[in-house]
Amino acid sequence: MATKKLVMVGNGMAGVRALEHLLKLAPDAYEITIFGAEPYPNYNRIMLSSVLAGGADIQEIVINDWDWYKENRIQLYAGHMVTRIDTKNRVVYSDQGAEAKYDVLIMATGSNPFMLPLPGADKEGVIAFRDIKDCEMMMETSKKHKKAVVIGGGLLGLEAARGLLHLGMDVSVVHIHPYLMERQLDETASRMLQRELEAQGMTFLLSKHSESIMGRKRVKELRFTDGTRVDADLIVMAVGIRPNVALAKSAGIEVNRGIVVNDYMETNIPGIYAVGECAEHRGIAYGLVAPLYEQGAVLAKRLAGVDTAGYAGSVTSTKLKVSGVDVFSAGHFAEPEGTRALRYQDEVEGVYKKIVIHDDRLVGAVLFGDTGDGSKLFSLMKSRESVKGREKELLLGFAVGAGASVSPEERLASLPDDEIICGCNGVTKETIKDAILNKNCTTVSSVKACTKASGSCGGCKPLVEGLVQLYAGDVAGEPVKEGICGCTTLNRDEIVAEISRMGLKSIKEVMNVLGWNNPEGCSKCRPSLNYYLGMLFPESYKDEKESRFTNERYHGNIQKDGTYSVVPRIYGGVTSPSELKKIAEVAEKFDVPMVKITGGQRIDLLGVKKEDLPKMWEELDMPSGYAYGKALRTVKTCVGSTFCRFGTQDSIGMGIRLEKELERLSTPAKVKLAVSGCPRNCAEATIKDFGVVAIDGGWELHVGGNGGVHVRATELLCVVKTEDEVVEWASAFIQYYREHAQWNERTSVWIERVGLDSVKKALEKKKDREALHARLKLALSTQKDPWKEILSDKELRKNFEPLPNAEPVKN
Ligand SMILES: Cc1cc2nc3c(=O)[nH]c(=O)nc-3n(C[C@H](O)[C@H](O)[C@H](O)COP(=O)(O)OP(=O)(O)OC[C@H]3O[C@@H](n4cnc5c(N)ncnc54)[C@H](O)[C@@H]3O)c2cc1C
Ligand SMILES: NC(=O)c1ccc[n+]([C@@H]2O[C@H](COP(=O)([O-])OP(=O)(O)OC[C@H]3O[C@@H](n4cnc5c(N)ncnc54)[C@H](O)[C@@H]3O)[C@@H](O)[C@H]2O)c1
Ligand code: SF4
Ligand code: FES
Repeated sequence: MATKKLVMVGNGMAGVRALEHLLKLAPDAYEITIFGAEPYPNYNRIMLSSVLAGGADIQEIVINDWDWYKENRIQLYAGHMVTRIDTKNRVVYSDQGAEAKYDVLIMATGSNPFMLPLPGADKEGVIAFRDIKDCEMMMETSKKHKKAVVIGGGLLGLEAARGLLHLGMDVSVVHIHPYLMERQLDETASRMLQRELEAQGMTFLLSKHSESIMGRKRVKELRFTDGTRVDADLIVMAVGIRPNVALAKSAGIEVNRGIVVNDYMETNIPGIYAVGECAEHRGIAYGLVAPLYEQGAVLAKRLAGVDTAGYAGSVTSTKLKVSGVDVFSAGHFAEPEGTRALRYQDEVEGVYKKIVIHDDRLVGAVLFGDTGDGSKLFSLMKSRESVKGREKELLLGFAVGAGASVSPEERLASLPDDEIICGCNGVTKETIKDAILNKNCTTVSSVKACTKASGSCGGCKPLVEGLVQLYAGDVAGEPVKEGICGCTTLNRDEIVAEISRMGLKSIKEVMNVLGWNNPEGCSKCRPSLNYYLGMLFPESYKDEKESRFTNERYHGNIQKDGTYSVVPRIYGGVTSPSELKKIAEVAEKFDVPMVKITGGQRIDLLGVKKEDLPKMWEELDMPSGYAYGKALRTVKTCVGSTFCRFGTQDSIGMGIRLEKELERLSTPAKVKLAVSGCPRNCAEATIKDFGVVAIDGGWELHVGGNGGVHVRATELLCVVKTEDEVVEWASAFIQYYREHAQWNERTSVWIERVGLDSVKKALEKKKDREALHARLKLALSTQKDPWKEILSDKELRKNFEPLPNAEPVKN
């Protein structure tokens, strides 16, 4: 029998997924031709949100590349829009003049974004968010324009808004309802979401009815029916979608809202099927991939002649793909009549949960802030099993109460095998476990390749990662890769690379997006992330004080009795009688139990009560010496040529200059400098992080020394002639260390790890040194003296007030 001809109109996610199934079930049954109006191979539309938000490149979202079509002997007409179907003679025609005969025709034309028919909607700068072209347009626009307005506060609108924020635009979201995502959330969850998104920088215009779009050629403003307006250089409409049925309708196929299909995806015309967003099944046209993939599986079986019970419709669940925010919604979340709802709300932790029950069965859920139990609840909802007596457990789940001690591994291990892990692709825990244990898939990408789990929206990636961690160690006998701490498997370089690639802007966002298995982080990763974010984004990152150690929060070294020390900065260790008098007076006034000269040539006032700190700083009126911080500490100097008969250069002047250039700089670990005026090296420069030793006609620059527990002598970096060169090399070296070392790694350990040669190579070209120096200056330009900052801020000052009956803090 001759092979049948199968033509598919539409090269999108649902149609191609159906063909993938078909090719597995009956590889040689059809000669396949696909027409796709977009000029690309099949790609993951869902991931356009990630592309916009900087999480992926367009090339990365291709699902099946050009070769896949060749390998499967599929004739693809990309960039061809089918404009006519002759159902009598069974031929389709494209706008480019191509035609194809069919025995079987699949309509997989998806949806069109709904464009509000406002006056001015045809102006330049008014677009939808549906395809690669829209995505590229937004990225281009953000380079030249600043103000973006998104109409529609649903899933798509908020994901578009997040992407536009990432692109540096000011973003206002216009929503017709009084609260966001009303199709997925109740008002409480929606308000919590709004607060979180406002904190990320979005502005919301709620209960607004758009009236007209103004501007000459290009959009300039959006006006509302209440007489108000908002400036706009770009308007993105995200107000819903409409199944794309025009072609089917013109061919005489029955359409309602979508193309009407039965349980086998058959239309009213024999031989013609529909699948995906364009199809309407039992009155519903779906707009999420999970149900569309279920439809595709049924269609493939039908076409392959494999028995199937047919498609019976789907319960859907959604997750918003906005980093830093966890939102899950499923089923009848809005408490329809006859249902009862149970709620749990923790405003401090930003967690809200609601489950909706009907006839002892779970029929809906909304989760905000902690969506860890989403897939479990969704499975229960689909299974329709009785949840009588388990309501409290479902609501409180693992997040609080008895479950609080359950680790993420235990939580994953306890999931039943038939639990759906990847909602988009309907992949169960059992399938993933099988891939890991029996098919040698020991990474997330190999699990994705094998099972498709995590290949669509990516929302299940942390779960897949968790399962890989849980089972891969056993199968391979290999140690599971170690991360910077127990909360992640990522190392320092991977984290820094991902933060810069994805433009992640807060500790919470990093943990969320990079799948931290402990959502709170720990005392190791939180300060590390705080440092990396500050180093990468010196201008925009707001230091998270709570993620610093006590010493850095109170700008003093905490002592063993809970008191603090105060060390003012004394540049190069050079002071004056009046400064000494002032220090002495303050020490007397505040009864400072001990005044000590430190090894770094500073004066340490020890034993100060926390509540006295601000007053002492005020009276001292000197900059903080940062003796407590991961920062530039001291620059020790010898007297040098000014007084010493051996001195060849002005070591004091050089030291003071370096200290003034570098003070307040935050670094991975403490950094100490010293300058000696001759090779006798009285300032002990060769056990410092950066040591400068004067020689005849120049300076030797030494790096990577340490005088602490692991004593290490410096290695010679280079010899330079002028003071300017000393500053340039010191700045470049320290910035390079800032950009490449692990948090809490001293230069001595770092140099041993990376090797002096690699550092020399990175610094050998003047232009590279200048670029590093410029980045260091930028970082410094954002720093203020912390003591002064606290003195001028009443709220910050309050942190130093004694607690009633407070015990001294113990370290
Ligand atoms: C930015 C964004 C994010 C999303 N995020 C999620 C998410 O997180 N989770 C989720 O479940 N869903 C999400 N969705 C929805 C999901 O992408 C769609 O449900 C899914 O892509 C629909 O697949 P489809 O094949 O039915 O339609 P489409 O993917 O739209 O494919 C239809 C294709 O047919 C082509 N076509 C139409 N008419 C013709 C013609 N006459 N001739 C030739 N070709 C034609 C179109 O150009 C299109 O390429 C998102 C959508 C967008 C836009
Ligand atoms: N994470 C996800 O699952 C995800 C992400 C993006 C898109 N999608 C899917 O893509 C499709 C399109 O998404 P969508 O958000 O555009 O559709 P939607 O229908 O879910 O939401 C549209 C929103 O726009 C609002 N709206 C309607 N008219 C308006 C007006 N005149 N002014 C202001 N607001 C108005 C509605 O109240 C609604 O909340 C949907 O099927 C959606 O499920 C899913
Ligand atoms: S290093 Fe010692 S010997 Fe040389 S100038 Fe300084 S104090 Fe004098
Ligand atoms: S849940 Fe979307 S890819 Fe798995």
